[in-house]
Formats: sequence, structure tokens, C-alpha cells
Amino acid sequence: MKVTIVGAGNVGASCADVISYRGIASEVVLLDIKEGYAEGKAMDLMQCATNTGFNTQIIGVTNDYSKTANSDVVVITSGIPRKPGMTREELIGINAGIVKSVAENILKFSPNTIIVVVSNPMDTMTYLTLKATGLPKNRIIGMGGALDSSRFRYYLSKALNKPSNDISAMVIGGHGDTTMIPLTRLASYNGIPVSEFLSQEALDKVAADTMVGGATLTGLLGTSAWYAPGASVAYLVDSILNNQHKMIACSVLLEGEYGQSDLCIGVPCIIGRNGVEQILNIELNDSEKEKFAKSVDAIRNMNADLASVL
Ligand SMILES: NC(=O)C1=CN([C@@H]2O[C@H](COP(=O)(O)OP(=O)(O)OC[C@H]3O[C@@H](n4cnc5c(N)ncnc54)[C@H](O)[C@@H]3O)[C@@H](O)[C@H]2O)C=CC1
Ligand SMILES: O=C([O-])CC(=O)C(=O)O
Repeated sequence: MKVTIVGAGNVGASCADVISYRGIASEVVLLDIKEGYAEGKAMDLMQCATNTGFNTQIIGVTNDYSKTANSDVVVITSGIPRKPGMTREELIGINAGIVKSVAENILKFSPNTIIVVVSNPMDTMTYLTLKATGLPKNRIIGMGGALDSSRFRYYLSKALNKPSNDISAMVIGGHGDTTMIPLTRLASYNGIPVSEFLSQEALDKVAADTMVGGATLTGLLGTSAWYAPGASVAYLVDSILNNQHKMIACSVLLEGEYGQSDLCIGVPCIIGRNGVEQILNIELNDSEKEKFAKSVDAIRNMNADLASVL
């Protein structure tokens, strides 16, 4: 199985690292516009092979899309990340043009591929990719919910003082500081509602910390995070390539689900070899519905800014 990752920067390289280390794909192509950069990242990663024991072949190329031909999955991480104090939405001006041209180039050589969109503002970049390529909706998947849900589980694990892997929790809605919806009502510690163990105040703090999880890391690191984003993309790619049918919150085109159409937003999906195999239209309570509607409005406003590139 072949995976191309466009953008060999922090997230792209970290994703290649996890994919190869875990043997998720036999071939990874890293492509970047910066001369020699992807080649260097690929060489560095390949020099891990003997000490970590993987067999994936990683190659790096500078803007040579012919080397990406017949990729099963393409991950788009190209574009700029935010700096402390910025929102993801502020990246649209530069990233929209990059994502659109990358998606068009990819399709020339991998017409049957599934595209995973990572570049921010991710929900709008996913919508742009869908509109620019005209691909069926099951083949365009925005990655944000996998990461936000892992952060939600991290903050719950800290509040509970229990391992993250014993916690089940999901974040839906937009991948933005104010648009995420951590589904606290449905979160559980080994099947027991977390509200059995944590006060409403503590749960509210966990939700608030989760929503600004990316901004917190950006403030600490000076650029946005990459280890958990890279691992989250690899988790999603694994479910696609190995047909795992995992339930993962992904940004996908809605056509009536949750009462919405013509936008991409994070909702629970079943992810397998055909990409989005199913969208789960779960029943939200009134407060969750209200948050979802606000998130939809914010994403629609952002999508309106695509008029100049579409
Ligand atoms: N959806 C999510 O959950 C997450 C999204 N992100 C987003 O992912 C993107 C990448 O973040 P980082 O890897 O930290 O940035 P980075 O700056 O480390 O890497 C981006 C790479 O894209 C390359 N690039 C730029 N234009 C290109 C083009 N036209 N063709 C090919 N390569 C091109 C750059 O040369 C650079 O190497 C950002 O937009 C960031 O906001 C980051 C983390 C999580
Ligand atoms: O925070 C950012 O800008 C990058 C990102 O999407 C994340 O780490 O969630």
C-alpha cells in the first residue's frame, strides 16, 4: 500500500514516522516544495529502519508528483501553521491556494486515491478539496476529530488520574478553538459515565482545555503541534488501508445529516477501505444541538471566503 504525504514539515514527517514504525503502509512518498527538504526527511527516517525494525520504503521528492502515482491515500499537510496568538482561521489566505493546487496535482497521478486533509483551517480546506476535485464525498476526509478526541481523553485522564486508554470520548463540530464540541455527556471511564467521578466544574474545565488544546501547544512551542497530529493522521490512514471500520470523528460533507448540507464538519464516521463508509447521525441534546448550529455557522462563514479560489 502506498501513501503520499504532501508537506514534509512537522506534521507530515511525524505522520511518516508513525506510519513506517507501525508498518501501516509499504511505501511512503514525502513531497515538499522546498528543495531537498523531503529528500532529507526521508533519508533521516529511513536511517531509523534498522534500529526500530521497520520495512516501509520512504522516499522524498521536491515537487515531483509523478513519484506519487497510484497512491492509495494522500495526506495534505502542506501550508503554513499558526503562530502563538493566531487562530487557525487566519491561515486561509495562504493555505487555500496551496491546498487547491496540491489536490489538483495529486489527482493527475492518483485518480482513485482517498485524500486526507490536514492543513488549516481544516474544515474549510476539506470543503475546498471536495469542490476543487469533484471527488465523491467518501474519498475526502478532514482530520481533526481524531486529534481533538485524543486531547479530550488526555485531559479527562489527567482529571481522573486514570490512563487515557481506559477513557472513551469524542469531539465533534469544527476543528477550531471555539467550534469544537467535546461530547462530555457521552464520555466514559471503561463504560462508566465520567460524570460519576468528576464535578460539573471539573468537566467544564476539561472541555474548555480540550477546545484550546492546539492553541495551548502553539503558545508553548512557538508553532503548532506535530506529534499527536502526526499520530492521529496515521491512526486514520491505518483504518482506511487496513479496512478497520474504526469509528473516528472526521470532517466530511453532510447531505442532510444533523439537519445540514453543503459543508464539511466533524461528525462520527466509520472509516474503512472506501474512506468514509458511514456517517453516524447520532441524537444530540438541546445544548449540543445549539453548539453544533453555532459551529456550522462559523464554518459556513469561513467557506464563504473561498469564493476567490473556487
Ligand atoms: N487538522 C489538524 O488537526 C492539524 C492541522 N495542522 C495544520 O497542518 C499544516 C502543516 O503544519 P506543520 O507541519 O506544522 O507545518 P510546517 O511548516 O512544519 O510544514 C508545512 C510544509 O508544507 C510545505 N509546503 C508549503 N507549500 C507547499 C506546496 N505548495 N507543496 C508542497 N509542500 C508545500 C512547506 O515547505 C513545509 O515543509 C498547517 O496548516 C497546520 O495548521 C497542524 C496540526 C494539526
Ligand atoms: O493548533 C493548530 O493550529 C494546529 C492544529 O490544528 C492542532 O494542533 O489542533
